[in-house]
Amino acid sequence: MGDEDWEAEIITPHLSSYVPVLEKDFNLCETKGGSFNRTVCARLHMVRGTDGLDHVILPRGSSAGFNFLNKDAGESNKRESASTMGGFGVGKGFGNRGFPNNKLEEGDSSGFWREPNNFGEDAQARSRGFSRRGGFQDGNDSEALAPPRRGGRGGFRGCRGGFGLGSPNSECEQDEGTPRTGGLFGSRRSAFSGPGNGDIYQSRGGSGRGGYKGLNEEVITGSAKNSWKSGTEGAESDDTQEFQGPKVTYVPPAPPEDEDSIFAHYQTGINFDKYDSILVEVSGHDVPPAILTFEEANLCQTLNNNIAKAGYTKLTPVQKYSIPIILAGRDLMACAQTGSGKTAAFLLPILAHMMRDGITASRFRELQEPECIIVAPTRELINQIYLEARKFSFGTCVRAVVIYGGTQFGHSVRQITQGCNVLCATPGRLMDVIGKEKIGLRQVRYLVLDEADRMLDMGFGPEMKKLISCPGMPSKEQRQTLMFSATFPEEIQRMAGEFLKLNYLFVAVGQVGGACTDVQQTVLQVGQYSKREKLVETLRNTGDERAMVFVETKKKADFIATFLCQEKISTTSIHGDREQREREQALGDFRCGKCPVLVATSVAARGLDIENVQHVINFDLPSTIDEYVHRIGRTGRCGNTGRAVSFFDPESDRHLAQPLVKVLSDAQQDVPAWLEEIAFSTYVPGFSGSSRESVFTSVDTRKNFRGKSTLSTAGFSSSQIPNPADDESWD
Ligand SMILES: Nc1ncnc2c1ncn2[C@@H]1O[C@H](COP(=O)(O)OP(=O)(O)OP(=O)(O)O)[C@@H](O)[C@H]1O
Repeated sequence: MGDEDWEAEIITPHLSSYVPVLEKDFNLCETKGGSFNRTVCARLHMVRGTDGLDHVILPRGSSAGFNFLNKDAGESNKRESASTMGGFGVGKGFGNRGFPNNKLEEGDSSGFWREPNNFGEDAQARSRGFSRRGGFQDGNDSEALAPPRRGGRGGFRGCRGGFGLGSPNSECEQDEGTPRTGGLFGSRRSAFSGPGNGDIYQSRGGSGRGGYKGLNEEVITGSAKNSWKSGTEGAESDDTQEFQGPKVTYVPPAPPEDEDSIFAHYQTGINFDKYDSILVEVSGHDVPPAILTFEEANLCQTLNNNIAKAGYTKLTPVQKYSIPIILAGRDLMACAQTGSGKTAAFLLPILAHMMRDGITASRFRELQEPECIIVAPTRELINQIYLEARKFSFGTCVRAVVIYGGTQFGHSVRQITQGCNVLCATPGRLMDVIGKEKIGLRQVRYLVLDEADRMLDMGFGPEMKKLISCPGMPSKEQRQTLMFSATFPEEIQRMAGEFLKLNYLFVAVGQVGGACTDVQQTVLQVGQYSKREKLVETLRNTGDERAMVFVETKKKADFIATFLCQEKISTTSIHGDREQREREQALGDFRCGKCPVLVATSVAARGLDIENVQHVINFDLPSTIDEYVHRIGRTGRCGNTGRAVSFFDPESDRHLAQPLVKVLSDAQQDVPAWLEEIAFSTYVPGFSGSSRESVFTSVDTRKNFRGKSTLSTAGFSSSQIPNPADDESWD
C-alpha cells in the first residue's frame, strides 16, 4: 500500500445501499473550483467489505467533492466537500423508506447489553443492503424506516452552527474535539439556543447543526438567555420551520430483563489485587475512615446480594474511600484510574442511603421527582451507568431510568412517567425533560457528575450551571454532590467549587490524571501517510482480539473503517455523525465480537466498559493528554491487562511529547529516546502541551490555592487541609 492509495477516495458507503451492482456510473455533484452545480460523470467502483456491505471507491482524479481526506484540496474545497458530503444529490429521497411507523425498531439489538447479541438471520437481513449511511456494518435497517434527519446526507448539508470558537475553516473539517463555529450556510441554532422539543432532531436537520457541541457527543441544547426552560419557550422555537428537522423516532430496545443478563459481568484480571498497593490521598476535614470490605459498609441485604451476584468480592481503592465518605453524607470529588470501579463507588452508597431512608416506590405521574440525578457526557456511557444502577437496585423498589439524546423524546417521557428515583441522563435531554416539566428537582438529594471534568469544561459546564440554578433544585447545602473522573485539571477543580459544599472531600487514587498501569503503552513515530499501512500491520498482529482505533474526526472514522473493511478486517465505527441506532448497533457488534475492530472518535474515549478490549490504537493522537489517558483506559480494566499503541506524527503531535513522556514514565513504561528528544526540544517550563496549565494537578487544588502542601501520600492515610470555615477564600 503506497501513498497513491490516498487518491482512491472511499465514499461514505451509504450509497452502496442503492447500488446493487459492483460498478455503476453516477452523476456526481462536483465541488471542485467551488461550484456546486457542475456535474461530472465518474465511474464508481463498488467493493464488498467483510461486513457484506458494498462500499464505493472513487477512482483517482474523480470529483473533489468527495475528497474529504484529500490532502491537496484547498480550504474552500474542503469546506464545500464537507458541506456536500455524499453529494450525489440523493438527499432525502435516499434517506427514507417512508414506512409509517417504526415498529421494527423495537426488536433491534442494542450495543449496550453484555449478553451475546442476537444477530439472527432476520436482523442481518434487515441490516444489509439499505443502510442509509455510514455503512460498514450497520445494521438495522429500521434506520431506513425513520424519517430523514439530515435532509439526507446526500443532499445539501450545511455546516454546523454553534459557539464561535473554532478556526474559520474548522466547522466542516473538525468533528469532535473542537467546539463548533457558526454555520456557513446558516445554522439552525445559535449558540445555546433552545433545547427545544426533544423530539426534534437536535440541530441535525438539513441545514446543519447548531447549539454548542462539546468534545464528545451530546449536543448541548441549552436555551437562550440562560433560560432553563426548553421547548417552545426556548430559542428552539425561534427556528424557522424550514430548518426544523423531522422528529427523532428511534426507540432504543429495552435491555434484557432476565437476571442472568442483568448480572452478566466479566472477570477481574490478574492485577486486581495489585490495586491494594496503590497510594490513596484523601484531603479535607473529618475524613471518615476507609472500609476494607463490603461488610463494613453495612449495606442492606438486598444490596449485598446484588453485589455478590455482580461478582464483586473485594473493594477497589476508590470504593474503599468513597463509599464511607458518601455514606457519611459528604460531598466528594474522586479521581481514580480508568476501569477501577468508580461507578459502583457512587451507586452503592446512594442506593444504600435510599434504602435506609425508606424510599417509596415511585408511581406513575406526569411529573416525576427523582431523588438522584446522574449525568454523563455521552449516550453510551449514561446507558452503561443506568445498567449498573438497575443491577445494584435489583429487587428493591428503587427505579432507575435512563434518557439520552438521539432517541424519541416521547420514549424518554414514557420511561420517566412510569416512576423515577434515579435519573441517568445526558445533559441535553435532561434539560429538555426539565423544561417540559416532566422532571421536578425538589426531591434531588444526590447529584452525580460522572466524567466530571468533562461535565464542567466549556462544553458542558454552562449547562451544568444551568442545571444547578434551575427552579426547585436544592442548593448545594441541601443536596449531596459527587464528582468522579480519572482526570481532574486544576481549573476544573476550581470551578467544581461552585457545585460542592465547602467541606467536600477530595480522593485521589494514585496519580491524578495518570494512566492505568495495567495498560502497556507503546508510542511509534508514524508520519501521516504511513499510518494506514501501520494500522493494517498492527491489526493483522492482533488477529481476532478486540481493538479500538481512535481517530480525530468523524469523517476519518468513516474513512478508516471502510478502508479496513476493504482490507478484510471486520470493522465497525462509532462517532457523533452516526444515528443513535447505528451507534448502538456498532457497539453491539463490537461487544459481541462480530466486528473485533471499532473505529471511534472521542465519543468512545470515556467510561465505556467493554469486555475483552485488548488493544487501543491511537491512529491519531488526541489534542490533550487527558483524552489520551481516557482513551487508553478502554483496555486494561478491572485488573486485566491491555495494550495501547499510539501513532505519533512529529508534524502534528509535538505539543503532546512532553506530557506523553510524563504519562509514560509515571506508569513505568518505556519512553522512546526520540520522544524524549522531541519533548526536550519543545520543552516550555510550566507548559504541558495540553489545554491545561500543568500535566497533572496531582493534588486537591484547594491546597495549591492556599500555597500549602499538607497532603501525605501513604496507603490508607488521609490528610488534612485547613478547614474551609477558617479560611473561605479558596471557594
Ligand atoms: N469491586 C469490584 N469487583 C469486581 N469488579 C468490579 C468492582 N468494581 C467495579 N468492577 C467492574 O470493573 C469494571 C470497571 O468499572 P467502572 O466502569 O466503574 O470503572 P471506572 O473507574 O468508572 O472507569 P472509567 O474511568 O473508564 O469510567 C466494570 O466492569 C465493573 O463492573
